Amino acid sequence: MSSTACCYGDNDRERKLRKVKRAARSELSNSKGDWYKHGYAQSDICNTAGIEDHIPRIYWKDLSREEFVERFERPRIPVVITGLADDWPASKNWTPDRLRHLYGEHKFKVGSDDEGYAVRLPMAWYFDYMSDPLHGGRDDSPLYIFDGTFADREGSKSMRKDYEVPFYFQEDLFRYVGEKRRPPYRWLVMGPARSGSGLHIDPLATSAWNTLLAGKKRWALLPPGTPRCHVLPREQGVEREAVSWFSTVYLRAKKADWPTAQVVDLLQAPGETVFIPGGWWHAVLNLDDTLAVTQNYVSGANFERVWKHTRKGRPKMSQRWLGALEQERPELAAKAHDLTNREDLECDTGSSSDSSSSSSDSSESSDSESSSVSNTRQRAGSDAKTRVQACTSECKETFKA
Ligand SMILES: O=C(O)CCC(=O)C(=O)O
Ligand SMILES: [Fe+2]
Repeated sequence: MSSTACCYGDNDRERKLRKVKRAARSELSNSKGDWYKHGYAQSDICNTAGIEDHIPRIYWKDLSREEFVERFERPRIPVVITGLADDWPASKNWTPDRLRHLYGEHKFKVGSDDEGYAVRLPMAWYFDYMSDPLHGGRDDSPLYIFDGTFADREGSKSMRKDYEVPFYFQEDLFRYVGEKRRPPYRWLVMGPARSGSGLHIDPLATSAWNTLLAGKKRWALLPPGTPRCHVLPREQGVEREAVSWFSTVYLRAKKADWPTAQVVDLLQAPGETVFIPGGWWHAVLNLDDTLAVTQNYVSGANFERVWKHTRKGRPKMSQRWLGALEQERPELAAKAHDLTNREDLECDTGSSSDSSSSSSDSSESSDSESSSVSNTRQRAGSDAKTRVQACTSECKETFKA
């Protein structure tokens, strides 16, 4: 995705861009050069030689919804589905020139400031930023459009008509919460080489699909239950930015003495849809100029886990959800009541028989401390305004690089 030539010769624009960069990454703006001090742009971080991708590829016509649920969704196995976007208008129309033409003036979110407010850039400026050798072309971890309101905002909501939610993922049980109150669930994601998403688990134990329309993405996946302190150690030099994670923790995870589950590598090509089951850790590094849409969802297959996490992490919303489910999906409401009763009973008796929920609370998820899906997403995304959770006591080992 190259963009038309530009330079930030315009002083006013350059000043505004710097201000946006400072706001989105205050930790990088102490001194000149902080944005490129690691020199990742000159490194081989985006070279994928030697990376082996063993994730199965399945063409959508060869995989019914029932098969998807039984083979991948219920057992929580990641998979790549091909061909789903073949007929999307987005596959044809979302070229840099057209996007610039249609949405160039509209501002998209590129991060959050220290108060949690969205930081935005007009898409035309962002295109220029991406290819500017003194900005996106040089920054270690460039700004990343990660916009969770593109489908709601006047200037960009027509984009929603250009793609379809693939039939595997249409159940979408959070819709019963109501469009205004449900957690954010769909994002337009666009960024150059070295931008990406630091390692995270998607909020509230939701699962996700991510369809790449342009460019290549490199993914690292770690299964549910992998201890947080192994994969996100609190150490100097290990930042939450994707590029930093791949240059530090990922390399350790490939060594023989790595104490926990193996990293699963995945190289996503345009037109491919990645399915990330709830509870899986994942980090994503863009290898060149990329454009993707991603949505998180709740279905019959992950309902129980999501209910447990939502009840703890978003108690008020969970009650609203339950009320709607009682009307619309009484069988799920009954399940939710049953889970709640069982958990309450476990608390009363001090029992901890549910290993999946206890492991998810200590190592899989940060939902119980997060105020919203969007916050977790923001933490997950390019902005490094992260609160890193303390290690649990059983896992205080330290690792040497
Ligand atoms: O494409 C990406 O950067 C990954 C997005 C992702 O993991 C997320 O939205 O949770
Ligand atoms: Fe994610």
